[in-house]
Parts: sequence; structure tokens; C-alpha cells
Amino acid sequence: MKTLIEFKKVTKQYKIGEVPIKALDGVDFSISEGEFVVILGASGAGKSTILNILGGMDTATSGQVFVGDQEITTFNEKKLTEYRGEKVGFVFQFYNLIPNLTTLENVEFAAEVCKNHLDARDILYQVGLRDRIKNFPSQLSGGEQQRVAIARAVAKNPSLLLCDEPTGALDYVTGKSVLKLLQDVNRETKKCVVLVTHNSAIAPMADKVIKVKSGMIESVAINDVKQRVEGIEW
Ligand SMILES: Nc1ncnc2c1ncn2[C@@H]1O[C@H](COP(=O)(O)OP(=O)(O)OP(=O)(O)O)[C@@H](O)[C@H]1O
Repeated sequence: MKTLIEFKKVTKQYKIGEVPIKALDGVDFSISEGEFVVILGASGAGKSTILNILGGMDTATSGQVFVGDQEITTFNEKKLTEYRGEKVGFVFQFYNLIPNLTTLENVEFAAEVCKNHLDARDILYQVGLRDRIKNFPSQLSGGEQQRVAIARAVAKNPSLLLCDEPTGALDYVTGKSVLKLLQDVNRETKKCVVLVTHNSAIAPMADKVIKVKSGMIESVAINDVKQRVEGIEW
């Protein structure tokens, strides 16, 4: 498989007052097109920092990040905004839906600014929300709201789907169904999915598992046979 993402010696330093904090300390890894990747690590390990740099929401202090044939670490603000808008779909722990727009409008609103967007209604049907498209977010359960958030990300037709603790606010069964949906999206669309979590039990659902510890890569493992979410218990 062709390489889609490459991190080379990436560092990120934050400063709180005069105190420097090394969030990333020389991170190297690569991800191939179509891969489902789980980034694992304890709280504070640097997982979200990696995802935010990859998604163009934050910038590296040093090092290089390549996505496709572009080096995003050379991008200025304007190019980063374009990159975020066109190439990246985000799913967060909290769904960040717009409260006064319906489900359908939430997805359309995000998708329509993208050149190659997909039909919002089709995607909502695919994520199992056919009967909910006229509802407002407050009328939906947490799991349903997360499905809308996933539909919103997928409808942009991005190269990459980035998910930061997408099941963090959900109960076990609902969380599992959201993970299944992400696995299905990856299989059906062949889009690369990168999922950040502290839950090591879900590692078998990935093609590749990247473990992060204290801002460094602890290990990168490939699952020769990836498991369906339905078959994993935790
Ligand atoms: N904006 C910021 N300013 C200062 N320090 C930050 C900032 N964002 C993150 N950090 C620090 O960088 C380190 C890595 O944070 P990061 O959020 O990437 O960890 P994480 O692995 O995603 O943790 P969690 O699972 O708790 O979300 C932590 O020590 C954190 O306190």
C-alpha cells in the first residue's frame, strides 16, 4: 500500500509561562492509504497533539509531516485552513453539532463548502439515521449525535478521518456501535481512519497500532488479521 502520512522527527513544545512542556519529542511513523490506525497511550502521552498536528489544527515546533504529496509543516495559515476544510474529517469526544440546525442541515452545512462532497442525505441514511434527519441535536441520544458527527465528517469526502476519543462520552454498547460504524466506513470507503484512545482493548480492530508514551513512539505494531468490533469485548 502507498504511504499516505509520514511524521519525521516531529516535536511539539508548549510553554506555560516560562515553563516549556515537551508534548512530542521526536515522533516518527507512517500510515498507508486505507489503513485503520489506533493511537494508544495514557493521559498526557501526546496522542491529541499528534492528531491535532496531523489535522492542521496545531503546528509542529520542528520536524516534518507529509500527507499525500504535500508537506503540511510548510503550510501557512491560509493553506492549513484549506487543508483542514478539504482533506480532513474530524470526530471528537463531544459532538460539536450546531444546536439550531437539524441533523440534515448540520451535515449539509459542513459538506457543502467542500468541492468533492457527498450527498448529506445518503450518508445519514448509511449511518442509520434515516428517521432522524429532521430532528435537532437535543432530540437525539449521545450515540445518535455521534453518528451525525461521523456523517458530517464523511460527507466532506476527506482523505483522512481523524477521531479523538470518539466513544469517550458513550456507554459500552453505544460506543461499540460507533466503533463498528467507523470500521464499516473505513472498509467501505477505503478512507484512512486514525483513532486516538486510551482503551488498549480496541487495538485488535486496527490495521496498525501506534503506542505513544511521554511524547515518544513506544511501538508500532501491525495486526495481520484485524478483528471486527463485534468480536471484541472489554
Ligand atoms: N495547549 C497546551 N498548552 C500547554 N500544554 C499542553 C497543551 N496541550 C497539551 N499540552 C500538554 O502536552 C502533553 C500532551 O498532551 P495531549 O493532549 O497530546 O495528551 P493525550 O495523550 O491526548 O492525553 P489525554 O488522553 O488526556 O487527552 C501533556 O503534558 C499536556 O499537558
